[in-house]
Amino acid sequence: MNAKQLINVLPDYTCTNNIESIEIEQIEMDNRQIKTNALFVCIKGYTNDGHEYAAAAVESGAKLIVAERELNVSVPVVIVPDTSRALAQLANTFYQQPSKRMNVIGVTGTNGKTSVTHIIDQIQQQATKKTALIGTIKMTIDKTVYEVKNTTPDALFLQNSFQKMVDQAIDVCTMEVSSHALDLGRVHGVDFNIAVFTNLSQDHLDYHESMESYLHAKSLLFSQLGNTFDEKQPKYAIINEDDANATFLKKATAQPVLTYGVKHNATFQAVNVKLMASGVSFTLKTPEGDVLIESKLMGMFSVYNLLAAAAASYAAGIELTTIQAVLNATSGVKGRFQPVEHSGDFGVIVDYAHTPDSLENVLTTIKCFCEGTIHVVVGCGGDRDRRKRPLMAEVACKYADNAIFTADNPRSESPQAILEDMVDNLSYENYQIVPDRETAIKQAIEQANDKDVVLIAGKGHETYQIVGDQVLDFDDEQVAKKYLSE
Ligand SMILES: CC(=O)N[C@H]1[C@@H](OP(=O)(O)OP(=O)(O)OC[C@H]2O[C@@H](n3ccc(=O)[nH]c3=O)[C@H](O)[C@@H]2O)O[C@H](CO)[C@@H](O)[C@@H]1O[C@H](C)C(=O)N[C@@H](C)C(=O)N[C@H](CCC(=O)O)C(=O)O
Ligand SMILES: Nc1ncnc2c1ncn2[C@@H]1O[C@H](COP(=O)(O)OP(=O)(O)OP(=O)(O)O)[C@@H](O)[C@H]1O
Ligand SMILES: N[C@H](CCC[C@H](N)C(=O)O)C(=O)O
Ligand SMILES: [Mg+2]
Repeated sequence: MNAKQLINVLPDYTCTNNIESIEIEQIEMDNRQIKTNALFVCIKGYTNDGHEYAAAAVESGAKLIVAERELNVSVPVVIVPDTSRALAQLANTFYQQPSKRMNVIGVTGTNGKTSVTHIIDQIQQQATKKTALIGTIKMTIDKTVYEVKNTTPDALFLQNSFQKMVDQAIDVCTMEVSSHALDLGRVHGVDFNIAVFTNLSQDHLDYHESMESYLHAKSLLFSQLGNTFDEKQPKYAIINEDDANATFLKKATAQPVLTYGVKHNATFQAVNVKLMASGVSFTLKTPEGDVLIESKLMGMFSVYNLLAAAAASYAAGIELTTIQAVLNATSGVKGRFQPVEHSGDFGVIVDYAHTPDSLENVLTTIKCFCEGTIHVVVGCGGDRDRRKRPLMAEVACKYADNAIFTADNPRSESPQAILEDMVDNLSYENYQIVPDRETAIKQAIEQANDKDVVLIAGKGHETYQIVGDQVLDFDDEQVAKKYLSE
């Protein structure tokens, strides 16, 4: 693509050189990935400043640099006020606005994004659509699975992935949209057709600092649906009516809103909800009549996830009978309330609860059916929201009989210091501190008697433990199986 044509999409730039003769074959934000005829965008990150890699980028084949300040390099430099924003605009143009050429469903909220996106994707597949999925666990484009570093990737990776999807004639891409991504502009320019809100509770205050700014970040997904109506392809906001922020989020969008909920009247409402040891059942009230849902998924939080997926799929034009069939058949996602198979007479569950709210939801769900003692193994991530640590410890002790506090991705922090943050002002005494996660799991399994349940929380599908800069192999399910078989 011609450089001048590409750069001209930026509303605000200066460049003193003539760039009309430059042809761009690649946009890059990492100098190590440059192949040839590249446009290198300098991003000031949390760890590195991309401006410092501009010279190395030129050496590797960059023909043009986009930066926030003048640089001493041998190729033209385009100066913009905000390179992250420019990157999103450039990538969107370079890949020919790929998100406009398929349906994109974005799901945001503190908890439930991975669960809801997977159910929506299954419904779309059942309706014989060709699908893509982007989120915490992986990205899939039709049958091909790709590893992802972030729940919502950076703008460049994202737009490049959308182009791959267009090349493969994907009908619908369902993606998790994290609050970090919204705040950092990773999804700028993405043409969402449907935006879904699951819920808001405390997390990520290390990044957003207050619940107000966390909510504001979430609301950006709904304002991004735009102000104009397209009658051929209407856009929808799908909002959890039972969440305290429902009214605020409805105001953030000009598009039609479909609501879902249990406690309040909603477009999609669950009534006669039964929470059982084998799953949940409820009558789903919809604009087209009532249908019975009998799902293997556990707990009230799953009712909300099923409702969110149903409402989003209905807005996407899927038949109610198809939606019902998938809600009744879906067996959930790896590491989300996942039972560990073994021959003993007590339950072992691996779950990704890493916020106070999700931990409470999972423990209260277990309380509904557990006839014995509840043991929970849980920790808090390093370099993440410190303010959730005491809250998670409190929830663990309040709802479980025996809490074992341990390490969960301490990253650059001392595991001991994280554990101290958890228990420093704790008024409960039904806990033990076992910093080594493997020992903690072993101990919980040894302490469990018949009819008890052991919940191993926080890491879900993760197959690693991040300690300092090291990513060590660690899989809660595998470790549990090792001690269950002894
Ligand atoms: C805080 C944050 O979001 N960091 C993200 C950020 O990393 P960073 O700011 O440290 O980047 P950096 O290393 O300083 O690099 C800055 C620039 O220099 C460039 N560079 C760097 C080194 C070099 O040798 N050459 C070079 O060109 C880099 O390519 C980049 O363009 O940019 C990276 C590339 O896009 C992200 O992978 C990384 O996410 C890290 C891994 C992360 O943990 N993020 C979390 C907080 C996050 O975003 N989480 C949400 C999910 C939350 C949830 O749902 O619970 C998510 O969406 O994943
Ligand atoms: N609707 C919900 N409300 C509250 N808790 C939930 C809900 N759905 C799932 N959970 C709990 O939260 C955990 C994480 O669920 P899930 O992975 O679907 O959320 P997520 O929003 O994708 O999380 P992340 O932001 O880390 O990617 C689950 O293991 C479960 O404990
Ligand atoms: N997406 C979340 C995942 C947390 C998972 C938990 N195991 C941890 O490392 O804190 C985050 O990056 O905050
Ligand atoms: Mg997720």
